[in-house]
Amino acid sequence: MSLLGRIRRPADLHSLTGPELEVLAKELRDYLVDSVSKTGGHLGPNLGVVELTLAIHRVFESPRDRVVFDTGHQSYVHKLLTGRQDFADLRKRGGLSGYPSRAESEHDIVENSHASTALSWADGIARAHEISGQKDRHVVAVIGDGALTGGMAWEALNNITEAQDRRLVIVVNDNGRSYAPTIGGFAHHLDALRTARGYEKVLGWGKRALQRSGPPGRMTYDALHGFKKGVKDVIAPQGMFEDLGMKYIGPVDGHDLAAMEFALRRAKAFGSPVIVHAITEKGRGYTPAMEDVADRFHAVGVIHPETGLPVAPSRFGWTSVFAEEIVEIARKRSDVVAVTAAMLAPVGLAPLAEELPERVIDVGIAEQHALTSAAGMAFAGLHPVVALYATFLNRAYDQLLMDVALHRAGVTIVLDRAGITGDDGASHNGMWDLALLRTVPRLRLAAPRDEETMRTELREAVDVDDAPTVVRYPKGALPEALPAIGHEGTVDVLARTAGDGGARVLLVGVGAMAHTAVAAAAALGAQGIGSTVVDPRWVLPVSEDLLDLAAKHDLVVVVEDGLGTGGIGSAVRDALAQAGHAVPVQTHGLPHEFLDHAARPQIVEQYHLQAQDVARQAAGAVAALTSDAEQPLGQPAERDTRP
Ligand SMILES: Cc1ncc(C[n+]2csc(CCOP(=O)(O)OP(=O)(O)O)c2C)c(N)n1
Ligand SMILES: CC(=O)[C@@H](O)[C@H](O)COP(=O)(O)O
Ligand SMILES: [Mg+2]
Repeated sequence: MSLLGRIRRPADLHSLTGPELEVLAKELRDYLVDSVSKTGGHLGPNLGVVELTLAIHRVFESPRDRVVFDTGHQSYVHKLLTGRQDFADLRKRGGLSGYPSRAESEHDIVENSHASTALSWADGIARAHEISGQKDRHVVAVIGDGALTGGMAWEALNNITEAQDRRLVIVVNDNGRSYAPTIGGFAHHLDALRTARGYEKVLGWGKRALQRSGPPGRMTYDALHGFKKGVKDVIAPQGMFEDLGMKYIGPVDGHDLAAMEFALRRAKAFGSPVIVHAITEKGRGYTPAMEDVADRFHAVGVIHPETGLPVAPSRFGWTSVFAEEIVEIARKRSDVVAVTAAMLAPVGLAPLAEELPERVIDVGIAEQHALTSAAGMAFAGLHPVVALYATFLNRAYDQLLMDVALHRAGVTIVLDRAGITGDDGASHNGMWDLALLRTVPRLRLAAPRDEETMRTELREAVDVDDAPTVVRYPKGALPEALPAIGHEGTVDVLARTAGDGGARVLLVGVGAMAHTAVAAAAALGAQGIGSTVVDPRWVLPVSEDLLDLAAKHDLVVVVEDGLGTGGIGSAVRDALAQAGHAVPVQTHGLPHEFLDHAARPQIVEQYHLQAQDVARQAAGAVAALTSDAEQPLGQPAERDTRP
């Protein structure tokens, strides 16, 4: 049996010798490459934390001691060491989550994959231990250099540095990269520390020399302290953390298991907050990852393990269209700049950065800063295009509301991965943006349904200079083109199906759900129910053209890949009521639940967002209307003139 096969819980690690641990580290890497190449996942980050995670679980006693991972995409090794060794269905329904999951294990704590939260979690848990007198329990937070560029991390550090009795060890997993090399002053300071590898060696030599000089005493202590200060000032300027009042151990070779264990045992013995600065390599031990200049195999699809090459072509068609169109736009508009929050390639800004590097700004994992600095850029005459994953906009809602919208700033926000992302789990679905953005005054939101509308709406968005504009689209492959067959003002008409003269349904497809709406119309037509299918394109605010069209129908059905209540369907309902129209609105969207990780089609089916489900429910509503109708349906509803 392999050594990995013998590990059922962290305590099983204690019996292993140094050489056995090296063998285990190799087995872990081999398992990760073999398994994640079949399923896809965060291969690079996990290859970089093998020794670090082994050391944590040898020094600390999870789950009595708490281990918190920032973002959590690098927790596969932790899972393998805590009783979960079947990754065959990683990120698939019924399989392991790609992030920590309390349902899977008592060793898992933070399920939220939004970066920079771990130190706050850890501070909270450690405070609770402190307040409740559990002084022998430790909390370990693993945070990447990228996540350290997020503001929350510094809010937490500000609360941690003054603590004396808080048993909190912060392991900075410093591989110098988010996806791309990490940007900013803190990253450069970590660089300075990182290059001071000699610091520990020189310090170790000094200690041994002084200890040889005679019995430890005051002189020895003073001499050692003076020597250490000299070494630090010369070799390892550690101001940032020490100026914060944080004890700091490092830089430590994060792939040297003995050194990591030694550092962690020292940190554990401190009994107060301390930083262990581990230097690691993302993708360590797997040549294709190490040679991946873009992002060291940060998040891969299914790949050939021997070469690392993708088995299937690129998975991100919508992103590719944005990548092309933003370059075209920037070539014509010198005021347009693009902003990314440490996700240059994933959001599609690499081609623009290649051609016009001075027009692309990477702010680190700092969406709040991205939005407010964009308001500043707009104020000073630029038109910023902030490209994010939809779910990460949640974090910058206040900045969008009070810095961008309140000041009528011409900022365009491009939301990729809107709707259901699926395999990345609950905190990655881009399902809150439509409901959230309804609340932002003056904001205009477009949801393209195909490549042509995407290009058009992007260009329209950057032409608005007195309000925030948003263009949002899903993860994955582009759908077929869906040309309009006509227009009702600004509203694209996609299909009209005759019925038997009874109720007429207006089907509104939001963005990519327009394809579902067209298919649902065909299913309704087969039942003799006539309908008109439209794509409003700019779905917020609800347009007069859409309201006028709705008023001529007996039922409005809105299909959207966002929250089913509070989203576009609700906006249409409220606008119709405000305009005095009594047309009922049926909304098809996502539930107010956190969706488990699963493939996108499985979630679409589970929440009845398929065409036949939409048609079935719409037909039901028509039947109910018909049976209740006092006048034959299909006549335009009288405008309700009640005051
Ligand atoms: C708020 C937020 N923004 C963006 C992301 C996307 N994201 C996931 S991991 C990652 C890079 C993290 O870098 P680091 O913390 O250094 O961890 P590493 O991958 O290097 O181990 C980013 C930007 C996220 N998860 N959360
Ligand atoms: C952990 C994280 O937030 C990202 O790595 C995300 O998992 C990438 O998602 P895509 O694979 O959809 O780009
Ligand atoms: Mg990193």
